[in-house]
Amino acid sequence: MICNELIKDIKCTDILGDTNVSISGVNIDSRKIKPGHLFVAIKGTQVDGHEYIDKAILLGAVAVLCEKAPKEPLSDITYIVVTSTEDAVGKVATRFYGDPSKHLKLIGVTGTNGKTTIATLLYNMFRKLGHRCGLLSTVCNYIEDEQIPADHTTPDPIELNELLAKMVEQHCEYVFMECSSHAIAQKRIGGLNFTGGIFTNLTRDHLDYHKTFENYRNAKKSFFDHLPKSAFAITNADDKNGMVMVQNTKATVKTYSVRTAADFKARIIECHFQGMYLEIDGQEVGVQFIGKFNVSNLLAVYATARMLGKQREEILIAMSTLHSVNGRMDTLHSPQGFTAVVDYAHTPDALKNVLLAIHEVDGKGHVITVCGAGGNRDKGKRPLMAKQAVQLSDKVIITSDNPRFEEPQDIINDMLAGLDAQDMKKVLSIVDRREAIRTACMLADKNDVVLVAGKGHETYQEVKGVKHHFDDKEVLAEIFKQS
Ligand SMILES: CC(=O)N[C@H]1[C@@H](OP(=O)(O)OP(=O)(O)OC[C@H]2O[C@@H](n3ccc(=O)[nH]c3=O)[C@H](O)[C@@H]2O)O[C@H](CO)[C@@H](O)[C@@H]1O[C@H](C)C(=O)N[C@@H](C)C(=O)N[C@H](CCC(=O)O)C(=O)O
Ligand SMILES: Nc1ncnc2c1ncn2[C@@H]1O[C@H](COP(=O)(O)OP(=O)(O)OP(=O)(O)O)[C@@H](O)[C@H]1O
Ligand SMILES: N[C@H](CCC[C@H](N)C(=O)O)C(=O)O
Ligand SMILES: [Mg+2]
Repeated sequence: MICNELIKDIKCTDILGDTNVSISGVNIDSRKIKPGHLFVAIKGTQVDGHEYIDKAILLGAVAVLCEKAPKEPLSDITYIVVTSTEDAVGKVATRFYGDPSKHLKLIGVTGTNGKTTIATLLYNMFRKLGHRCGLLSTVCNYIEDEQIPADHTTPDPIELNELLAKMVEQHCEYVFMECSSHAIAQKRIGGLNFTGGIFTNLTRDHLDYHKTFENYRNAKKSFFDHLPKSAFAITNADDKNGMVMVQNTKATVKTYSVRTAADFKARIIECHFQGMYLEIDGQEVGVQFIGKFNVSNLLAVYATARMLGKQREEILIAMSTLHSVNGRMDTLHSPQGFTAVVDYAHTPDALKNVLLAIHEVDGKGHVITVCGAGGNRDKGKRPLMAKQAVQLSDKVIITSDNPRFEEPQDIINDMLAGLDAQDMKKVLSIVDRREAIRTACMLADKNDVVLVAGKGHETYQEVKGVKHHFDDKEVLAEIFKQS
């Protein structure tokens, strides 16, 4: 593509060099530059991309999108100067990849918890309804059946548009994607054309990055602020911030609720370990999920399908065949007769919801929770997670999650700081996650529930920059085999 074409939608403050140059690729990372590429220099949280302009040119970049032109520009390089490269990169990326989101019905899901669940269930449902679909999620990206491993909940703008372009090529009609608060704040989704947006809920997380809850909320809200008039915005009326999210949106607002008046409503009729009977929009349906929070998730799925033109009956029939998402309330039954639940709860609110869901099940014995907290992430959530686990469990084993670059014992200590002497009577701490899970299983009797929280689908444990193979479900299966 000719550079001129590529920068059509962005406001340049200065241009040096020939804009008729042909661009063969766009990249924000100098290490990925190939001859003929445009390098976009972005100021990040660790380094300033402008420091890598020379490196990018050395690797063959022919053009640079930047916020300040170098003092000694090279004559054979085109420099495009803008006020914010972060703002511009999405527009350039969508243009380079042929504006793929315009050829798709793209639905974004945002909120603290439930994004992966809702996006995945929508993808599964719309495939069951006979459509070709794509999914961009924390667990994995999909183009129909093809799996593309995901490093992030929301990919960077280049990878994102490249994936969407592949989805268009594969004739996908619908794409369901998670929009993380980091991605919204960093404008990874800039320039995309959304058909609809969904808000799940907002509780504390990621304050290491956003600093204040208000910034975190505003990041989520800006997703709705930027939706076009033609789009729909589906929000959770049960969440304190549900209406705040959509107060400045141009999109058509619809609400869902399990508690109050709303456009889409649901209630639980019955709940078993195998699933629940629900009334959704006045119609009864059996689903293979448990937990009140999953009623909200399913209702968001229902509301979205309705807004996309599907009929009540076809949605509910498809919904009754859906099952839990990898690592979300994933149950395994031990030979000794206790149940292990592997769940991705890694915030205080998620832990609370998962434990409440376990308590809703009839006939269960004691609840033993194994949990930790991730290193180099929001430290403030650690004591709250420990407290939540203790309040709703009979025994808690505090252990390691992904320590990343922190000392595992320091993270555990941060968690223990949230507990008083009475709480401590219920608590053991074991740094080695495998040993922690094994101990929980040894303590469990028939009908007890062992909740292994925090890592869900993850198949690794990240220690000092190295990802070691670790899979909670695999570890449980090994323990079950040995006993
Ligand atoms: C804190 C955060 O979000 N960081 C993301 C951010 O990186 P950054 O701003 O720190 O970038 P940086 O390292 O300072 O580099 C600045 C620029 O220089 C470039 N660079 C850097 C080095 C070099 O040699 N050459 C070069 O060109 C970089 O490509 C970048 O464009 O932008 C990068 C490109 O998009 C992301 O890969 C990176 O994700 C890091 C690895 C990360 O861990 N992110 C997590 C926290 C995250 O994004 N999580 C969310 C939500 C999680 C959830 O689901 O709750 C997600 O969407 O996954
Ligand atoms: N609607 C909900 N409300 C509260 N908690 C939920 C809800 N849905 C799921 N959870 C809990 O949060 C955990 C994460 O769920 P899910 O992966 O769907 O969320 P997510 O928003 O994609 O998270 P992430 O930001 O890490 O990608 C689940 O394992 C469950 O414990
Ligand atoms: N997407 C979230 C996932 C956290 C999962 C938990 N296992 C951890 O490592 O903290 C994050 O990057 O903060
Ligand atoms: Mg997710």
